[in-house]
Amino acid sequence: ISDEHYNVKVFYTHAGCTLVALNPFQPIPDLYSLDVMKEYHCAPQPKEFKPHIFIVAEEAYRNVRGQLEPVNQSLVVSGESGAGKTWTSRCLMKYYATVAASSSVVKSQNTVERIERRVLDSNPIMEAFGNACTLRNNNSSRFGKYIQLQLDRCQLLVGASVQTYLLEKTRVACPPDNERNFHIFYQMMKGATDEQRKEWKMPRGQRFTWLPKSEKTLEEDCFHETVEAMVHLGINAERQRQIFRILAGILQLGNVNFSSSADESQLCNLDEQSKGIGSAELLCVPAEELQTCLRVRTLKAGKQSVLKPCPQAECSMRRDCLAKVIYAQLFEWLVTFINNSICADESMWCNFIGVLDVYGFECFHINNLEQLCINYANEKLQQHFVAHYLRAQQEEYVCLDLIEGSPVSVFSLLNEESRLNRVSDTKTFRTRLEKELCGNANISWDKFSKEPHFTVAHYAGKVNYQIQGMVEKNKDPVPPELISLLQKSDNPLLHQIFTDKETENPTNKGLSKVTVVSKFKNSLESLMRILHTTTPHYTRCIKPNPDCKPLTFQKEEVDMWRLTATGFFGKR
Ligand SMILES: Nc1ncnc2c1ncn2[C@@H]1O[C@H](COP(=O)(O)OP(=O)(O)OP(=O)(O)O)[C@@H](O)[C@H]1O
Repeated sequence: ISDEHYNVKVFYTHAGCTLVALNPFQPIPDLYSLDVMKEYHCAPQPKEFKPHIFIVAEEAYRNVRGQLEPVNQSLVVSGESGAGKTWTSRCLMKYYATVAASSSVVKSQNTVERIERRVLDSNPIMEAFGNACTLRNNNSSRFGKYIQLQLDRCQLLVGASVQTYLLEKTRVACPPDNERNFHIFYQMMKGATDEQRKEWKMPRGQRFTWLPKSEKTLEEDCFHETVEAMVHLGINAERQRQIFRILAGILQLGNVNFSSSADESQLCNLDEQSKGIGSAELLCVPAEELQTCLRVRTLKAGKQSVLKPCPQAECSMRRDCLAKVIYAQLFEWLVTFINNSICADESMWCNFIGVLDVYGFECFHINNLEQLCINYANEKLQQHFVAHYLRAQQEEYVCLDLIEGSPVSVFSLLNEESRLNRVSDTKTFRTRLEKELCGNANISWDKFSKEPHFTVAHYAGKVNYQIQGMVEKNKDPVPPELISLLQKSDNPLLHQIFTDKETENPTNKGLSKVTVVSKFKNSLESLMRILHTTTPHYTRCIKPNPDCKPLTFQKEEVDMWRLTATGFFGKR
């Protein structure tokens, strides 16, 4: 496909009940200015104006009070990676923070903050910790999010709450080739003061295995903006210090390598000069215990425990697992903190407008559990869309039934396999899937393929899912020794996030016993329950060229744009 320059000056169009947004990949002067917001907000009939995201925003806003009974609204923003979902969500939040600004103020560290400011300040923090530069987008969200903007009786914004989905935590320890780790690490590397560098064991020029492409500078690498937002949200200096020490500890952990010892019954050798001591210091855990945890497995046999040295590959896996579990829990803590800081008291608000920014449908060369979950979420939303807008008979959703149904589905079989206390055999599992699910027309197998996989016919196309590693990913096991170690940390935050986890769940399901798909299915179901009680508005973002070039529109995309502009909305 050749690149062609099209002179596109219109970036929004209506396609039936959906607003389609074309990403210009360049700031367009005056497209989102305060004056433009006010114009749409004050217009007697905003719909008569040029198509714009503010029409959707204003319509939802007016809809809340439109009927006899107020109705909550949701704005569903979809599209592939880099299409502009995060941008659009931010735009919607800014719109309400402007047109629905209340006079409520909250106290934060001796300063008085307006609530809208706080709500907007949650964005840079979540993006610093949850976004990364990928091949498809320099600022790609590696999690899904649903933000509820809370309105009082006078329809003023008085608070908000955030729910996140499926953070891609593997990136912390295994950033994909030619991509980066989460922004926050680079922000620290670039923005630290000399004193901080010393404290974080991060001298200039230091190389970290887990920080590829650190020579590249992005506009997202803005450390002081993140810190400023933290201050506004009430994360005090001491807490910040604890957070950054944890992150620095993770980076040090990435530089720890293992080599096999000659005798298998002996511990693997620690390669790195500091032998993980730097990491232990920063995570405030005893160095020796860290070294043991990474290299020794405790096997329980009745009341007795047997210690077994781990082979090299397992040591590395344990190291990665430690980093992932710390990062994921830290992210969760941050989201809870943000919620406590921006959520209004229940008595203060009566309606909400929800903004849903979910990852679009994914189909890569190799797809695994992550893509299965993402595409499952897209199937759910598609079902919601069809049911709501096309008022179609609730046609049977064979594909959803295949993925999540009962008694047998891909998820149920995955869960069953994950609960068995043994290493899953890929070929056996594939045979089991085939035997149990062969009656469903939406699943197929390529008998001649070397890699065991299954193919699902989704509404948006067929996707091959690799079976290798899927069960392990679903189990997402965390060795209990690692959790015990972290509970001993003298870093109050690290200690807290791992101690709360274990005590809050008396059935002792702990961190590892709920499978990934069960957890995701539950959170998605509660999201769908909320969506069903609201009036939805769909916005579809389009990425007009794969290289994120400003104002460059490939023929194929422009044709699609023209088609949508004339009212056709296909299945893309
Ligand atoms: N309306 C717009 N005007 C100017 N630039 C935009 C607009 N929408 C998006 N962009 C640019 O495109 C980039 C990608 O957009 P964004 O990060 O919102 O994509 P996304 O759909 O959220 O992707 P991902 O799924 O990877 O998170 C942004 O960083 C921004 O530079």
